[in-house]
Amino acid sequence: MASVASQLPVLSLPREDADENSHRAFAAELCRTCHDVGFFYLSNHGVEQACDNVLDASRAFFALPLAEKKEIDYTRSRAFRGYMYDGAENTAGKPDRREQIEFGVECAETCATEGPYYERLKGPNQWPAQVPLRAPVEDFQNKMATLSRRIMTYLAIGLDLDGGYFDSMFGDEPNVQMKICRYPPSDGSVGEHSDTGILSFVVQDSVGGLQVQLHDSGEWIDAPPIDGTLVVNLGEMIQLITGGYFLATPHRVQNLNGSQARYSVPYFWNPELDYRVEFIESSILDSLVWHRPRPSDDSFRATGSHGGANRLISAYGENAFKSFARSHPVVMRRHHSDLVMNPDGSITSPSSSIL
Ligand SMILES: O=C(O)CCC(=O)C(=O)O
Ligand SMILES: [Fe+2]
Repeated sequence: MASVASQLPVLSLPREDADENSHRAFAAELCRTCHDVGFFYLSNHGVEQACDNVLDASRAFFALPLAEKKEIDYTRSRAFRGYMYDGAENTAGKPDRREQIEFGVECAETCATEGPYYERLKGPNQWPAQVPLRAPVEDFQNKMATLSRRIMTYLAIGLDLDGGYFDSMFGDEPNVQMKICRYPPSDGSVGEHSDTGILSFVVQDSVGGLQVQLHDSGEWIDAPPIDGTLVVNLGEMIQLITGGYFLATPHRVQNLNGSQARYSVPYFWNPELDYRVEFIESSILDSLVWHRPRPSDDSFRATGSHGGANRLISAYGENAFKSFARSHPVVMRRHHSDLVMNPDGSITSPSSSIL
């Protein structure tokens, strides 16, 4: 695949047996990039083969007739899992033009029966019977979890924190989300948004269409495919934790290619559902080099998506549920009609139990 030059930085992951200086240099470059842009490419990440395998498997799934894909229709799942046809989802009220399967942590239908409403995000995945998708997806997820933990260690070191600083928020059950997507030719799209968790990785094919909004100018730039890389960006929780030092950068997709569909695999590395943001000590934040004015409290608690007023919720489970609830009104009506969605997307639950 031909690679087009990108305005976004390409960071090369050091080998695990690299010397101490290489690890520290990578950690510093990573943190600087997360502060300045919040978006970059990662090369030499070691997951290349698993990325290709899951892209191939997803092409095979999307090639199935619509009726067969709808055998795993997402509206059957209260946990927002399964196949979403083109136009099923919306961002900021406008239909997205992609089809996808949404996956989460595998769990029995009955695995969450009490606790706050956001525990309803736990549940079983829906797997197609026609194509072997589960093995490549689970292999990819295992490798991505290991990679995600490594990146978190580098972020901690680059912030001058203990390497294990972030470990506890992921606990035994990080709320990993993932999807496989197909954007149709000419007008495939997903609207401007920021991601809700900590780290997002995107495997993209050679078609292109991912766009990123620069923080300072507000300008939209392309993130064209670069062979062998993952695109990485940061989620809303890490922007909150770092008091706005790291950016949860808004992004969107527009597939303007008139003849080719675009396939991508976004993977989201998130905390445990019951995680609540713990801010990094202000003395640490004071000691960091800020290349832009330090944001006010109000500004780092929101991102520019949803008309510039996307308020971030410090309780991760609530922040994650908000995003699903806004995008999937059909699931809300069918499975969560007891929950009340407020104008800013947050949820009021009449009962303290999920049942
Ligand atoms: O498909 C892509 O390239 C990115 C999709 C995305 O940003 C998302 O699903 O959150
Ligand atoms: Fe995203």
